[in-house]
Amino acid sequence: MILLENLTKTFRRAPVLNGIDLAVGLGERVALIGSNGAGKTTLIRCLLGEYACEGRVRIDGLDPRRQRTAVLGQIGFVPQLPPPLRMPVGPLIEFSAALCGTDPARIAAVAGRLGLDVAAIRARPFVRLSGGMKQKLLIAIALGRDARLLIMDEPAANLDPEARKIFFDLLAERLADATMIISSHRLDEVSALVNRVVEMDTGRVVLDDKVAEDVALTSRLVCRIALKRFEPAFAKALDGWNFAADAGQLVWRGSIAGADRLRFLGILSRYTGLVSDLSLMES
Ligand SMILES: Nc1ncnc2c1ncn2[C@@H]1O[C@H](COP(=O)(O)OP(=O)(O)OP(=O)(O)O)[C@@H](O)[C@H]1O
Repeated sequence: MILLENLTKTFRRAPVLNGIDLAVGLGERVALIGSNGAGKTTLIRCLLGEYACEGRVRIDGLDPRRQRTAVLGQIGFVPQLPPPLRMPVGPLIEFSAALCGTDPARIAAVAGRLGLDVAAIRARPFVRLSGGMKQKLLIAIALGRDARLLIMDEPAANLDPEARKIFFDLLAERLADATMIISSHRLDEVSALVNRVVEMDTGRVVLDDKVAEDVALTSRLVCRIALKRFEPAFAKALDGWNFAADAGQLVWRGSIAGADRLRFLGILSRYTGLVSDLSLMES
């Protein structure tokens, strides 16, 4: 579906993307992670045809620079920073709906699930909304339509925890019919949703891993961890996961949701040197 070959982008002679090769197939859900300035947003802008770049970019065989309308017609996009639009919310929803052939009511319904009552703010200019309200509306515009490709650049950054949870529920409803690219600083935030992790660093892909989907997101995993010695920081870290320890606090037992496994292993990775035995099995 997405094909990047030797994608290279330079800003004033400074290379920002250094020859990226990447193929993303139908049904893949990619977490695009990396530190500030790694090149995630630039890569996304190249995918959307906003930047001229060297190398090859194809979406379903189409060139996003030359066939922009056709390419954008397939993409639901949530930008990292909201555009400074003066248009009031009501007309903005109608305009966006007409542009991508959807019903404005679908957009309003998604906004409503995120806790944004669009009827109450119809006349307010988009630019005057709060950061979180703008983000919710942009998400509603991207998800309130049939898009085979969802590209989201730090989509949850401005959302409160409740809206963040609903947002991930909304994405989970699209797992069967959409290819997704979600950029984030934090893998744990998107780990439950993705089946592939691509990490960027200084304009290069430094890690490209599949996430095994053998574990159902709704399952529970029974976990036993044996430690070489007692460590209070480890005990504190496991406290929030409702794990219980034996008398010497060297063997810990508990269970975690399948959807949380990457987040859990991420926490455990900080204590790798302490762990003498680990088992994680579906119950
Ligand atoms: N329009 C631009 N002109 C000049 N340099 C730019 C431009 N856009 C991005 N850059 C530079 O390109 C590099 C990559 O930026 P980019 O925004 O793609 O990174 P990112 O991985 O999305 O970072 P963040 O997580 O902070 O959003 C940075 O060094 C940035 O300063």
